[in-house]
Amino acid sequence: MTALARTVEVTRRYGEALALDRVSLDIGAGEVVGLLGPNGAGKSTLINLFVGLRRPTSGTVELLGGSPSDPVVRRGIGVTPQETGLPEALRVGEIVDFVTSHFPEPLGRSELLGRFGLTDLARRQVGGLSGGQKRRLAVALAFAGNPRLVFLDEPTTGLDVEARLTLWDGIRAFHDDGGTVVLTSHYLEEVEALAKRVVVVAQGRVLADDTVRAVREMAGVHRVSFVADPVSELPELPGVLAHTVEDGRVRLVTGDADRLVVSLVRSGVAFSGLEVRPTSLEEAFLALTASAVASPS
Ligand SMILES: Nc1ncnc2c1ncn2[C@@H]1O[C@H](COP(=O)(O)OP(=O)(O)OP(=O)(O)O)[C@@H](O)[C@H]1O
Repeated sequence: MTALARTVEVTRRYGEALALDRVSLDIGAGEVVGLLGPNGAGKSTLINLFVGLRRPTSGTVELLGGSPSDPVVRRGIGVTPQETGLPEALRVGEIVDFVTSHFPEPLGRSELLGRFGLTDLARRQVGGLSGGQKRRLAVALAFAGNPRLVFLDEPTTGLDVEARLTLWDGIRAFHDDGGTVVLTSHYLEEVEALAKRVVVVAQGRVLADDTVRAVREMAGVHRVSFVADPVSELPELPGVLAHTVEDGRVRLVTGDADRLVVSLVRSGVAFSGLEVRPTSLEEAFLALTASAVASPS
């Protein structure tokens, strides 16, 4: 598979802060790739490096076989950053015309508006649009130049369910025509709706790069908590990813709650108030991050 974008051992620092730590990633032609991770994981930084808005501290970034800092190369991509500002006084149709005029073979105005459910808004001034309508327009503009590759940073943040579905349809239509998409999200469900491949990023590192299904299983960790008496007699339990003790209550994060509870019972240590519950994806990320930090590669 041809890689349309690639990072090789890319590190990015902002002063002392390490935003990306030796990230190597290939984006293949025709893929939809979801970058998933909690706040501050490094997702936006990665997108900004791919599209040439930032340069790596070390390592290399390739875009469409060239450099992201080359304006000719950049003409082949579309981008919607996490935050966008649009001129309030212009009408939706005028903004589309303005943006498409910068590209050699743009998408037609009506086709672009139609794909993203914006046809009825063509004559409206941007200043009068709702936040969700502005966001949909901002995302649609990434596709205006008929790009080969599109980067979308949290495309559906702030959208209601219907607007989100319309946007997903627009992204899918682009993909069905052979387009390649990299998008960031906090939600596995969103990635699942669009992408087969998901790259989990946390603390600047790639924790997983796999199918959505595999990551869903990986994220299926549980939180097991109980009061042990005494805590000091608790043996080492299997499969523990994270471990805290507060006021005698032991809180464990594990990928296999059944095995852990069986081992706890067999240990003979007295315990009470056993609770087992699935973690949110956010907690699962933290557990995955904790285990990654505990065993650096
Ligand atoms: N311009 C900057 N100056 C200093 N630190 C920065 C800058 N941009 C990002 N960072 C830091 O780099 C790290 C990664 O940030 P980044 O915005 O890439 O994460 P993210 O995964 O996109 O987060 P979010 O989901 O909140 O958008 C964070 O610790 C952030 O504070």
